[in-house]
Amino acid sequence: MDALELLTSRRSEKKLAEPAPNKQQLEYLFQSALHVPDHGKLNPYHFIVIEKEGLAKFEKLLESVVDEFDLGEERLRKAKSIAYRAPMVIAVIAKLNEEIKKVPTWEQELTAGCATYAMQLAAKAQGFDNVWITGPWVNGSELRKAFKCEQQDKVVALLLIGTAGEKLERDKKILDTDSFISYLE
Ligand SMILES: Cc1cc2nc3c(=O)[nH]c(=O)nc-3n(C[C@H](O)[C@H](O)[C@H](O)COP(=O)(O)O)c2cc1C
Repeated sequence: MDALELLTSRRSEKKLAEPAPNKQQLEYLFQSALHVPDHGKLNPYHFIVIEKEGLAKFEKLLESVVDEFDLGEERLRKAKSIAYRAPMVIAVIAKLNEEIKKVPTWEQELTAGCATYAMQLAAKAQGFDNVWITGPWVNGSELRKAFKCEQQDKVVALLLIGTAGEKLERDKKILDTDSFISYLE
């Protein structure tokens, strides 16, 4: 797929099945993530791959969030469905350093966000579908502990990756870009 076609046609898919990227294909995701703009060359991110038996652990961690924040039955069902909605999940942690004044933490977070998007595109370029989610899950204490988050770190993405059986036929999202753009005169 041509780069411009990839950039202007990307959409999320939420129901994902096997196959997920193999080791070599996954390496392209990480290489893409490591090539995003990064003020101060801090590499302010960490990626945790969850697949196979890891998904059962992931389910337990999501359930613990429902418990911790008293989110109720519907969220409990959602926790189960998210854990098995895709064969692979990559959790993206923004590893934030508050001491570096030249690169405030919002810039470090943006780099982690760019890394997530780069992985979305690299997955798509290799024929894999995905969706970036967050929700209440990313604030769970047990989940953060399992992801080895320091106090200042943020879980910025749970990237669900696999292959969508039926892809929805959708129009391009924005046909008219004018309302988002102006020129400084
Ligand atoms: C930081 C961030 C967090 C998101 N969290 C969620 C989420 O928790 N649940 C969800 O359904 N979509 C979430 N989304 C949006 C989806 O990833 C997706 O972009 C959206 O459903 C629109 O679909 P599209 O990517 O095909 O345009 C999030 C996006 C971003 C950038």
